[in-house]
Amino acid sequence: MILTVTPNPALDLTWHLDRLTPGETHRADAGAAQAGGKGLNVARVAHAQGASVLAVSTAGGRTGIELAAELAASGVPHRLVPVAAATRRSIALVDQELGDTTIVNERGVNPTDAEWVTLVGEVVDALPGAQVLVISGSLPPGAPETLLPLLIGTARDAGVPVIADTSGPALLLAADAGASVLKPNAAELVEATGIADPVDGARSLIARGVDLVLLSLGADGMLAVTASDVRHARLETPLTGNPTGAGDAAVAACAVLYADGVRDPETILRRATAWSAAAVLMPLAGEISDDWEALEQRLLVAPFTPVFREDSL
Ligand SMILES: O=P(O)(O)OC[C@H]1O[C@](O)(CO)[C@@H](O)[C@H]1O
Repeated sequence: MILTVTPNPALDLTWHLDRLTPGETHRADAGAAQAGGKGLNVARVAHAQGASVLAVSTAGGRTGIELAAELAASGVPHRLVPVAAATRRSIALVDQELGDTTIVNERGVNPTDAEWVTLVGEVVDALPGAQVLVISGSLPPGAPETLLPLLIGTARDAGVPVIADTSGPALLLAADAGASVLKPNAAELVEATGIADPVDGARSLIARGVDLVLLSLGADGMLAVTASDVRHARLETPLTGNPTGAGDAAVAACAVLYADGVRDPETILRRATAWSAAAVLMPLAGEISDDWEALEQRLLVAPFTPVFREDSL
């Protein structure tokens, strides 16, 4: 079973617009409201591909009620810890003409210490049935610094490898606590490590004990950085669509392979890049297109040559 934790879930609100023009009024068809936050999207994608999953998160306030109802309807197995503070919202405005998405993520409100303890307890209860633990998404401001090390350390003590997709100082905390795989994008890596070259930044995480860094480069695909190799996977012609949740699909691919015992970096890189691209073709985060196998066949995979486009940073 793939166990996912989403410390800062969101009610994802998505509108598709013909064209987004800042400062103007837009008319749109009804938007979608979906249970989101990175770990919930990971669980959603893995579940849709037939993997056994359990998604652990929190829910509070009216937004939390809506999130819980939608998650129940989705059929994704989950446990939600009730919290007093209202679940945050994330807003995605998809510009269909440009194939571009504008996102506003509320920061979220920190649960109480007692609520965090309950969340950790849910994870600890579920760990014996897990092959991999995925910790995904931001932490709300003020979240205890001990949270990630505690979750990662407990999983490792139970023999369960950890995949973490987070940002800011939490990325370094996750590396130091013993995460096996990290999936930052280039900007997150540069910000967290203070190292201007993302590949050197990824290598610095490997030096802290991480086995594999999956470095997402947007339209330029993805890198797999290990202690001995840097490999690049990309499509010759990048796809346009809704990139929200593309990184979550990459993490889902990695989690599914990890749960099956696969550790080969190139196999993981190929599947993660293909699922990520397949997510761009879908209208909402947490979904991938059925075409992912064809996309995987089309990938160009080679040792990395360092030519970054400015917009991938
Ligand atoms: O936790 P954050 O980094 O703020 O990201 C949350 C957002 O990311 C997504 O998971 C998409 O990657 C959305 O569902 C949205 O809620």
